[in-house]
Amino acid sequence: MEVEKEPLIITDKNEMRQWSRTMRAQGKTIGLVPTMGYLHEGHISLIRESHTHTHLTVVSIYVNPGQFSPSEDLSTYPSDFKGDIDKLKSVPGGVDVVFHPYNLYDYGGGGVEREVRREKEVGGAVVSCVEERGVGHETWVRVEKLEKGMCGKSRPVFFRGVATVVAKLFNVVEPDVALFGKKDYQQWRIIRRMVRDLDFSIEVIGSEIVRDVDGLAMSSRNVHLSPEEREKALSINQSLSKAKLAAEKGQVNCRELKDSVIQAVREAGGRIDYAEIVDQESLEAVEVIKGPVVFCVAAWFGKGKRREGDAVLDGDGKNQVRTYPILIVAVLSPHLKTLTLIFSPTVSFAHVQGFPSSSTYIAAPDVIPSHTKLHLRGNLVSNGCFLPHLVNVRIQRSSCQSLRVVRFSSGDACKFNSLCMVFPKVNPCAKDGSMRCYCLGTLINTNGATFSEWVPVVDQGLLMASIFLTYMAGVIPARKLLSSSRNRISLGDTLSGDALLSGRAAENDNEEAKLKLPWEIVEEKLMDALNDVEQRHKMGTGFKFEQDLSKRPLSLYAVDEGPRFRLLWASFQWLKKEAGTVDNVSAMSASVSRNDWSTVLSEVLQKSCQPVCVAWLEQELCLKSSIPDKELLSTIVEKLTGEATILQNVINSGKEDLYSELAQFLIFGSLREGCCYDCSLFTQYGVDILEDLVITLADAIASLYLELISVDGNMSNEINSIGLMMCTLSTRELQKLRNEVALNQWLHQNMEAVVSMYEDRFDLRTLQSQLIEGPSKTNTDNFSWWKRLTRMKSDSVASPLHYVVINDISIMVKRTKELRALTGWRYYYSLFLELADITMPVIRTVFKKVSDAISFFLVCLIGRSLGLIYTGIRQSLQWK
Ligand SMILES: Nc1ncnc2c1ncn2[C@@H]1O[C@H](COP(=O)(O)OP(=O)(O)OP(=O)(O)O)[C@@H](O)[C@H]1O
Ligand SMILES: CC(C)(CO)[C@@H](O)C(=O)[O-]
Ligand code: BAL
Repeated sequence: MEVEKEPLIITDKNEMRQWSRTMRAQGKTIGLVPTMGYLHEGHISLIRESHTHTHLTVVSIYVNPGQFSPSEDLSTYPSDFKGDIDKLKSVPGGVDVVFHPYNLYDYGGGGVEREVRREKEVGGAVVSCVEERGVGHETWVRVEKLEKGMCGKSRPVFFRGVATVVAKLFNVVEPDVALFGKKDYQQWRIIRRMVRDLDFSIEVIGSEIVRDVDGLAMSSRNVHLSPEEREKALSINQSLSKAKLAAEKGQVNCRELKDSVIQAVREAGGRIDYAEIVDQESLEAVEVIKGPVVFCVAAWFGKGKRREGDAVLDGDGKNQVRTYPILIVAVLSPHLKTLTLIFSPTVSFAHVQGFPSSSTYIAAPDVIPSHTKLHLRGNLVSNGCFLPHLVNVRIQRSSCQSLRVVRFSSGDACKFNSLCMVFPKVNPCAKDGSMRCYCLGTLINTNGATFSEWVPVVDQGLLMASIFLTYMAGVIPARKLLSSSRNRISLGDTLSGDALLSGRAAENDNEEAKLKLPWEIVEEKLMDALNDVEQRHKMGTGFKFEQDLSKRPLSLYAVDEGPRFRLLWASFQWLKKEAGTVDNVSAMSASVSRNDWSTVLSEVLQKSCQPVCVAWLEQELCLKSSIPDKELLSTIVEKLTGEATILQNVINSGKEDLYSELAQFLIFGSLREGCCYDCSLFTQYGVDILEDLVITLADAIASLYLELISVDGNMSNEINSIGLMMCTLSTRELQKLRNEVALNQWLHQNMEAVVSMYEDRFDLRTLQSQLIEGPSKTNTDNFSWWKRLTRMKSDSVASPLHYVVINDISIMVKRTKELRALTGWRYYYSLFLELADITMPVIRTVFKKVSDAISFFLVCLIGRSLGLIYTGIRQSLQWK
């Protein structure tokens, strides 16, 4: 069962912006769904759409006075904030923030009330409720051409207000993606144009109309409609459906199409505001349908109500209803050699998102270049028939002059008007071979329209050639082969030959095949890192890519770059090898190891300390002197007593389950029954979680090693004497780092980890690989690193290297289970968070009310004092 997610409610602009910036700094993307509240399924569909594009979703609820003129229905616009929050809580996947500002036009300066002159300016009345209230806001965004027609005619301030408030919301929320309903088609187009023209770096997505069962588009203002009015209003949708049918039969004359709708609406008792067939992009009225068009209708119905885009507006006394179903969508461009026909839904039939159950229309332009290739894409389900995802059709026309509206219905043979179009007939049962083109009428002859088997082959050939050429030009970096890097670094052997380890060869082909992707990706990254360190060492450049210490510190940072990656490597190899061992065990007793997998992981981690440490130190000793000092090695190993620390670190981080599920997933390729995480988590973030596990293990070992050399003076001397200096930090720096790590660990464990459980995320550490040009052999040591990097860029002969740093990321996962299992200090902190979340809105409201009251009191006081002073002066001067 889906757990309800409580959205965070933010009312303050700065707090909202701060939240977004914090999230973006953590690598999250944000989707914004602007609304005016009184939410319904149409809004929820936008939220669902947002989930498919971004990590986080912000819903703004704000009834914008800027888009209402004083004679419109601002005061009666429906609202139910509590009900909205309840609805949002039950949306699957939830909403992260509800941005609910009190007044977006309040700039804190105490705007002066002024008398508003309701004058008319060129283009209509320009007074909105914002000006009327005289709050001092005077900057407006206008999308000059698009806002003129249709709704813009009867609501002259509407689009100016919408564009402005949306621009404000974009600046406050700073989203990556914004979602709007195509129900308000003109609004959606206007926002897209504004985003393009003002260079907002935001993707604007239009979502299909969601309708009630009776076919009426959902709308907040529908609440104002009586059942009778609702019934009558359906005439718009019904008449549009008929117009659609007429177009389907070949009617391309817009006048006639419009007349039929106007007549039907009037007969139902409505008064037309406008009925326009407009170009999809420019929204300019068209007379003959030749390209993508939208049929927009607005009409007045009922008592005191007016509908717009299937929405009800109230309050201007016109007693009307209007609506905007959309008739025809097609994509055909005469300029292109290759035409892509995307079967978009004819929105008036789009009960659900996706394709309509009825036909799709294609309005073709007058002139299609000859030898045009059509790619027909999409899974169009129509009359029980299915169009395969890609059909290539080559049209060769001899005398084709004009193509008009065509019905695409793959079930029966296509029906055309006298002017025609090519259609492949698709038989769902036959996989291939049945694809044929039907050419009717005079424009295209059957011989000319042939389905070309060669097109995909030629495409593939061209693709291969272009890949080859790009490769030759060096645009695709040559990746070194795994085996060759292995030879260069030759670390695998060190581990596999070691008696302390499990005795199995670390590299088993079978295992590799099973554990392929995440293991290989991490392995390759580590090899790249080692290779890079080695190359830089050889070239004697001496510069390092230091970690950003402002991030969460790690003991690993105290260890030099080379040894650090070799320790990560040793940890990785150990885990990989152990995974292979467990796999074998599981083959014998799969059910046991599946159920007890978390115990298995604990054991693996617990016993990892010594072998990993040995493998690592041995490697380091080998690099210093050819024969490792076995005696020193065994002394070090004897003194390393931290098995429990590693496991404890994992438990404290709250990732025990995550790691064991990952291990289960990597080994068995599936999740345990009753696993609380989704499989997609591991397919998507498997590499990141594995890297986090490797880093956690290596970090714990680094901390044990540092403890050993800083606590045991003799050991430190002995290590130094053989030149095994893996930590070049001074004693003081080391102490500082260790304290910082310890403090941070405590804070993270008890505070941040609890917060991340609340916010349903895991904070992970991953290996971030970046490509750099290798430095040339010139003396670069005298330059600072950024100068060296610039030099490297200019020395183009160098080969590319990958440097790898440890990076912090967060991934979104439901963590209710861990949250419920909190104990001790972490439990109390979680209670505190819960309390804060409950009380903060109340405290904020009380605070605001009190401060409002104080300012009101002060204003009265000052006003009264001035009045008294004035009266005093008047009396003293003996004025009447
Ligand atoms: N039925 C719907 N299908 C798809 N999107 C919708 C639907 N209704 C509203 N939206 C979209 O939701 C967003 C917020 O709309 P809004 O809060 O104004 O609700 P509304 O139902 O359109 O109200 P109104 O009655 O004022 O038209 C807009 O982008 C709007 O286009
Ligand atoms: C986009 C919008 C939220 C701006 O106030 C409003 O016009 C709406 O809800 O469609
Ligand atoms: N969604 C339309 C908003 C308005 O009519 O004000």
